[in-house]
Amino acid sequence: MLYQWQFRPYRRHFKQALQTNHGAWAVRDGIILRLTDEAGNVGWGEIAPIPWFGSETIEQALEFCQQLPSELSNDRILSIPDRLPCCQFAFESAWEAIASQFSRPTEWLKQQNTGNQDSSLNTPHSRSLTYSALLPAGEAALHTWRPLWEQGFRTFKWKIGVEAIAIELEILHILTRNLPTTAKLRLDANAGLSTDDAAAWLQQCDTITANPDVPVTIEYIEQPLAIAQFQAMQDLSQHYRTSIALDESVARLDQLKACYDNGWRGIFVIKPAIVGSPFRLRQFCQTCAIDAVFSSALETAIGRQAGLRLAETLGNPDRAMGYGTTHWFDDAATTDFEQLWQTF
Ligand SMILES: O=C(O)CCC(=O)c1ccccc1C(=O)O
Ligand SMILES: [Mg+2]
Repeated sequence: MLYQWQFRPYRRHFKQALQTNHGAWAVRDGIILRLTDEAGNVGWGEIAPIPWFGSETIEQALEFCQQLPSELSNDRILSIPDRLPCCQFAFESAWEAIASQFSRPTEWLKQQNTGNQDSSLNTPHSRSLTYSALLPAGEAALHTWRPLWEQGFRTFKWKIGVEAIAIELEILHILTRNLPTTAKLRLDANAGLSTDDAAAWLQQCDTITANPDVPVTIEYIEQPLAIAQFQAMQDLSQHYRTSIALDESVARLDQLKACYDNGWRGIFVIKPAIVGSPFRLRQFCQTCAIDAVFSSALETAIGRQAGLRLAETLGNPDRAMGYGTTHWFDDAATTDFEQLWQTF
């Protein structure tokens, strides 16, 4: 089988910049792929790099696209080098979308029908799955969660390590007392804490969890320390009751495997758009039963749909998916990809 393909680079501004420990991120640059087989079936893919997360850059991805022939074989699509994980994800997703035009609900999707979410937030395939809403960093979180709660979100993620720890701990105090009792809260440090500050955060979270007057659940702290501090994160995970999730540490599939081989049995955050080959990700997750939370790379609806397909089958169904990000930009949940393509 041979495929014709086209690509279009795009640039979109977020409604507001995403503040993380790395600073402000305001513009998403990516590339949309349109793959067509000999019968005229179309598959879509998206290259959505985040270089500060360990992926290739947009320039490297563009260079790769420009040197590819306009006709691609299966082999060509399945042999994209590991140094281009976002390209692997995009080409394989588009290829797979054609191969599985008539998609299949997964086992546990059939069993579950207990989502507590407004169904308009969900894709048809994931009616029962829940989403975690991404809150802005700092004080803005205090007035942002409520409209999201009203839309049906029950899990929230708040970026930490952006302002001074004393200020953020004070905001945490207010946030955990304001949130409804059935809410869950995730804290994401984006690898930006010192070991002392990470310990202080975990201690504070343990204290909140132990306080019966604050029934909010703190689900985990995401990537408290730098990637190089793997052992320190292992040690912290033994010393505190609050769970730790690895994110930056497991950005690419080789990193994910290495952390698993080195004994990590906590939570793994997987960003499909960054991780690389969906085929090999599936193989890994089906062999090693990991506690996986799938998460958005703030891609368009095209990468989002491909990511959600993996999340539905490979993610831990007891945890909300990190795809409650559609309020960060326009058009984030459209299903008319032809029309979206025309805008690029
Ligand atoms: O995981 C989520 O809930 C939302 C996505 C998210 O937080 C994110 C989005 C883009 C880049 C990095 C991150 C992150 O998890 O650190
Ligand atoms: Mg994260």
